[in-house]
Amino acid sequence: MHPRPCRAGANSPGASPPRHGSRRPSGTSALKTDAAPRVAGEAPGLFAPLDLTLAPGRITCLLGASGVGKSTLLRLLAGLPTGVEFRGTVSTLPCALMGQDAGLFPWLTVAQNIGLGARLRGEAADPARIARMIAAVGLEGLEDRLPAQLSGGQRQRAALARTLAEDRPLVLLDEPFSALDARLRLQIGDMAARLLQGTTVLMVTHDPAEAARLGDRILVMTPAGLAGHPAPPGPVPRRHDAPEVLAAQAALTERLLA
Ligand SMILES: Nc1ncnc2c1ncn2[C@@H]1O[C@H](COP(=O)(O)OP(=O)(O)OP(=O)(O)O)[C@@H](O)[C@H]1O
Repeated sequence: MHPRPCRAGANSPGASPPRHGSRRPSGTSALKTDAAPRVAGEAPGLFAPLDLTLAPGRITCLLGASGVGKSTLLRLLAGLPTGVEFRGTVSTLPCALMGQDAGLFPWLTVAQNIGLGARLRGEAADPARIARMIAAVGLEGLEDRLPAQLSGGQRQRAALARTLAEDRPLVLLDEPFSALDARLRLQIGDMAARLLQGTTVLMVTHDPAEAARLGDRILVMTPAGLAGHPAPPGPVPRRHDAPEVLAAQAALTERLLA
């Protein structure tokens, strides 16, 4: 099955009701948001046969060497062209994708970019919701700026706000915090994990500490395929200095260095 393509941060039709901040009780959605998105197949010359089934309502963190195919997996789930040959099947859900480039429209302000999904669906943008997302990513006062008038980290936060504002049952994040300083990385990462509670999330990161804090499930990708790595116990976001989190971070770092 070929999935319906996502737009970057502003996605396919079929809006689901707002549900940030609470776990959706199972069986309440006509969109079958408890379904598990899945990619099964191989990309000859890139990755061997793999079978990725995302845990519904949970954050899966995906790590692996540069060029191994992490973004390709995200794009497959988003139904977007990958530029590589893929032999297999993909089943997915309406999703919001935040790519590595923030993907903001340069002629739209921050607020207009965040409300873009609603506009593209022919709905009126909800100013209160946009304001909440702007506050959540700490961009108050910058609503009317164009992307070119923002720093790289501010652009990334605006793109994250746009992705979160979409409220899709599947959220695909490609290194969403890579341009942020250490303090913002912690704050915005924790905020995102809270806002995404109950949403099925696949997040690519190069940061073992981030995976240990934010991953309900952790996967490592190599040319041989995907392998699980034990996530620390407890709900996300976890404290960055919790002993189990530090231990998982160290073990994951060792594994990536091996
Ligand atoms: N549009 C494209 N056309 C052809 N090849 C591509 C295209 N996009 C990616 N590739 C190739 O596919 C491979 C996997 O790329 P991908 O972006 O999925 O890796 P990644 O694991 O996300 O890397 P990184 O961590 O550096 O972002 C790379 O070798 C890359 O050169």
